[in-house]
Formats: sequence, structure tokens, C-alpha cells
Amino acid sequence: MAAMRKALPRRLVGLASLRAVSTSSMGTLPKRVKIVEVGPRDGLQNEKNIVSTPVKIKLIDMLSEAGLSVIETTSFVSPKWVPQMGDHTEVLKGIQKFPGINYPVLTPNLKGFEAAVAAGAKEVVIFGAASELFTKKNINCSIEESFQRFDAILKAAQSANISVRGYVSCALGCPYEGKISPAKVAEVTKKFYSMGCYEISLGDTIGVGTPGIMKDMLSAVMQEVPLAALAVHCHDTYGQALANTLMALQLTVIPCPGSWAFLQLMRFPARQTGRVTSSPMPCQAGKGEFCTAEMGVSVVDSSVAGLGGCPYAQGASGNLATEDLVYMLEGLGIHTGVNLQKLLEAGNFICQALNRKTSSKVAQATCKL
Ligand SMILES: CC(C)(COP(=O)([O-])OP(=O)([O-])OC[C@H]1O[C@@H](n2cnc3c(N)ncnc32)[C@H](O)[C@@H]1OP(=O)([O-])[O-])[C@@H](O)C(=O)NCCC(=O)NCCSC(=O)C[C@@](C)(O)CC(=O)[O-]
Repeated sequence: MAAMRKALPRRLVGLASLRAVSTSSMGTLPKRVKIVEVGPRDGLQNEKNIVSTPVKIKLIDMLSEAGLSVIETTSFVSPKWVPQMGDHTEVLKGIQKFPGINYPVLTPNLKGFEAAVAAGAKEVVIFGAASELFTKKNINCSIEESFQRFDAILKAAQSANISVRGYVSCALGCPYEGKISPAKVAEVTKKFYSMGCYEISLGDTIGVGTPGIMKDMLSAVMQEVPLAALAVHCHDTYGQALANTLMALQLTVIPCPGSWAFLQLMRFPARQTGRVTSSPMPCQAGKGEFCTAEMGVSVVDSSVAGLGGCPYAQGASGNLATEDLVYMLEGLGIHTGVNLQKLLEAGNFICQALNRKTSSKVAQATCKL
């Protein structure tokens, strides 16, 4: 597919390489990152004015042309709760389905799941949270009740051969409960994984997190769920989304004092940025706990033009802009498969349709060049 070719437009190549950072000073980064584009769903769900179905379809088709391999398309939720997603069936049926691209849709319950499958969904997304209050506000049930609903979806999905992704919202903070403990995020994420989600996206729903909080949260979650099954989903309310994402991508070795790895790192400090082990190692000091933790998430959610926000998360602003993410990743030499020029065109299209200025810094910068 032409759109899958390597991506930086000619006028951006020089800028990106100027800003390229030596990975040797940053720890190990993944060679490629899968971007999950959430603009058509997370980006539009909070819009007050209903965006027309043809505009949504054209946006998704343009994003497919840009080479995004996963495009979250719509939500099969109650139109009374989120009116903007009320045309879910028309949108899912109306888009061009490019080979090799996934078009997941959100389903809060069995009713949504059945409607999604009838409309042709091949992948669905369940969405829970590490906060009781947020769960109640967002899907009108407790965390425990949400597990029961999701379990029904996962069982039905298994029989229908449908993949299920999961969201754990409020992973770095909650609009109603404030601080959320990393242990709670790890507990909910583990539950999703054990129920059968192939990938779980950890949402900083209101964008309050900072890289240190991201690191603590991921360190706890990675004790319970394999790194390969994790994604991050950062909102940019406090301007931290790109920094938080970079933290999640980076490998960090945290050896347990007294462990073999710890002694090696003391002897050879230069190795501190290298990959000591690809999976956590049992502590050589005989305590049985893990002696290394590593970042290195390679799935990142983002939204074209930085659109977004959850209607049930007061203060949530847009997601990390996909244009800015692609620019950073390509500058770091990380493959995304996304054509940035085509992505910028998609961002420009939806901003014009919404009569809105883009939140992407890259889009703002390139239109001034
Ligand atoms: C979960 C419910 C439905 C419970 O809502 P409820 O009112 O408790 O549901 P209910 O089972 O009592 O049913 C009430 C009515 O809704 C209907 N209904 C019931 N289910 C459906 C359905 N699937 N599709 C269409 N209609 C549905 C049902 O048929 C009935 O209709 P009525 O008899 O009144 O005419 C509701 O709370 C809801 O739709 N919530 C969705 C909220 C939402 O979409 N939030 C945004 C997504 S989450 C997010 O953005 C965060 C994320 C994912 O991006 C990650 C991050 O940033 O952290």
C-alpha cells in the first residue's frame, strides 16, 4: 500500500533529524511503534455539535490512506449518553476497509457488542477504569459490575472470533477521586488480561500524569501483565502527553540492591542504559522478587489534530496529537508506517470541518513553513 511507505514529508526530514536524539543516552527504545488512532472516536465523542456521518467516514478513510494500522472508528454506546456516536452503524458500514487495517469499536455491554458485530465489527474495545467513581459516572456501574458485563462480552467475542482490546481509565489520576494507586491500576489491568483482552491501554484520562507517575504506574502493572500486552493513552491537558509517552517507550532498568544485575551496573555504569534482560529476572540475592523492571511499551494511542476528551471526565482535554507522536518517533528512528504528510491533510480536513484550530504543534509549525 502506497500509504505504508516511510513517512516524513521532504520539508520535515531536515527538522526531524536535527532534533533526533541519540538513543544511547535514552535507554533502549522499541524499533517500531504501533499507533492506535483514536481521533474518530475519542476525538469526536465530546464535540457538542453533531459531526455529519459523511465527514466522519471521510476522516477515517483519510487516516487509512495515511497508513495508520489501527483506527478506532466509533462507539456502540447509548446515544442518550453520547449522542455524537449515535451514527455508529452507518459509520462502520460506510468506511472503506483497507486490508491490514483494524477498525475497533467501543462496546460497553452485550447490547453494544451485538450491534457492533451486526454492523461488521471485527474487533471491539471494552472500557473500564481504576476508579470507582469514574466507572459509575462513565458507564453507570461499579468496577465489579463492569467486570461482569465485560466477561459476557469476552465470552461472546471468543465464540464469534472477535478480538477484544481493553481500556483502563484514570491510570494516572481521576477527575473524581484524585490520585489512583498504581496497585489499583495493576489489579484492574490484570483482571482485563486474565479475562482475555489481547491488549490493554492505560489511559491518563484527564492528562494529569507526569513521567514519574507514569513510570511508577507502569512498573506496578508490568509485574502483573506482559509488556507486549500494554499500550498507553495520554491526554494532553497539562502538556505532559508526549513526555509521558516517551517515558513509557523507554527501557529503564531498576535492579534490586544486592542483585547480580545491580552489581553489574555498579561495575559497568555504561551498561545502565542497555537492556540487561528482555524479561524481569528473579533476584539473584535469593529473595525471589524481581530485580529489574523495564519500560518499552510499543503501542501508543493518539488522536489526529489532538482532538479529544471524555464527556464523563470533567476537565479532560484532547489526546496526544498523532502528528506530534509520529514526528517524535520518526525523529528517533522508530518506524511507524505512517505518512506524516497525509496525516497532516487528514488533520487539516477535520479541523476545517469542526471550524477549529489544530492542537498539533507539528501541524501548527508546518503550516507556517
Ligand atoms: C453503558 C451504558 C449504556 C449504561 O447506561 P444505563 O443507562 O445504565 O443502561 P441501561 O442498561 O439501564 O439501559 C438504559 C437505556 O440505554 C439503552 N442501551 C443500553 N446499552 C446500550 C448500547 N450499548 N447501545 C445503545 N443503547 C443502549 C437501553 O436499551 C435503554 O434504552 P431505553 O429503554 O431507555 O430506551 C451507558 O452508561 C453508556 O453508554 N456509557 C458510555 C459512556 C461513554 O461512551 N464514555 C466515553 C468513552 S470512555 C473514554 O472516553 C475514556 C477512554 C476510553 O478514551 C480512555 C481514557 O481516556 O481514559
